[in-house]
Amino acid sequence: MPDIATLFLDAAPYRLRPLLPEDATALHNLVNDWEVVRMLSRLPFPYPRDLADDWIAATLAMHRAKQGYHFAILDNQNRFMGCVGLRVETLPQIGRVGMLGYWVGRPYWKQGIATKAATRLAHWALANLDITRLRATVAQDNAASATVLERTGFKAIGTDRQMFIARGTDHPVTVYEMTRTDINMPQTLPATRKLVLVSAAALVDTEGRVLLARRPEGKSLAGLWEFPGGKMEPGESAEAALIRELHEELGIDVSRGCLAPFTFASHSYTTFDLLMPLFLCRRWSGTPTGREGQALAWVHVKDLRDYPMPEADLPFIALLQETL
Ligand SMILES: Nc1nc2c([nH]c(=O)n2[C@@H]2O[C@H](COP(=O)(O)OP(=O)(O)OP(=O)(O)O)[C@@H](O)[C@H]2O)c(=O)[nH]1
Ligand SMILES: [Mg+2]
Repeated sequence: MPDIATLFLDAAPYRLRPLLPEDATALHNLVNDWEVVRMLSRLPFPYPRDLADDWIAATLAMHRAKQGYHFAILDNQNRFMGCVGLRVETLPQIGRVGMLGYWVGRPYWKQGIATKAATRLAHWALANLDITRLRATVAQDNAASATVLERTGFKAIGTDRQMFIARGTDHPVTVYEMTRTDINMPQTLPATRKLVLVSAAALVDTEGRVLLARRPEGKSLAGLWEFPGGKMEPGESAEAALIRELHEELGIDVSRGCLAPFTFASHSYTTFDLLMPLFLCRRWSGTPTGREGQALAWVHVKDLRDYPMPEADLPFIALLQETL
């Protein structure tokens, strides 16, 4: 995970960067607006100038403690337009959840800025943080914000009531959630359904641990843990594809004789059918490293369920636990 102080997220044509003390004046000018504050549950109105400094200091402390990630939304001239952020909370039964929130100053409304910023933060958080899902709540008289969440990939899961400090009363809200399977990647969706052939390996070390790789941001199912491998090219055998992928993704060399067929996955995703042989491999040369920026983990088979995986991989877990 990159150091928070240098964490800039590109949300072209906008940019997200951690809040800085010098943002306080611009932040205060935009947020001290009844039309903005009345939609934010935790903010008072009027919004005192000192609170802007306190809030920015609090976000920096949350960043350092890995409890929250709050960003300024900037335009291409570094003009401050609003904020987007999340707090990590642990909920009973559900586990660690990123609670997402955002606001945009009134001069910047109706330009799709909140959607771009929320989408970028949501994709980054699901790909990089140890959370099971994102959650957000929207006042039921805030249709614009509901549209932002729906465009980002959130789904409404229920209703609740929440205290809105500026309104001095509680108010009905819609609760939304987004998981890793809700990440919209419209530009990569095929027009027609197709069969995708993928070859993957369970690399097993001398202690019987298996190597998992975390799908990086920008790929489908980003943030889920998978077995290294990739798509077979036309005319390529499963073994040849896997040897190539293990070299490209992990920088290791494997010979054909070290790939033992283990099992396969056959799974229907919404837009394609996946057929994926899984090989066991105990010998390779080189040290596996995430050459595409992906995180790696050597995992004892008894702990495999602690790592969220693509649906297609779930049947592998019990088989590996019986075998290794
Ligand atoms: N490598 C791998 N892919 C998996 C697993 N489980 C699973 O559903 N898949 C799916 O299989 C497809 C293979 O994707 P990939 O992104 O690894 O393919 P690739 O390495 O060739 O990458 P690229 O197409 O981005 O260049 C993806 O749709 C992925 O979601 C798994 O355990 N390992
Ligand atoms: Mg791959």
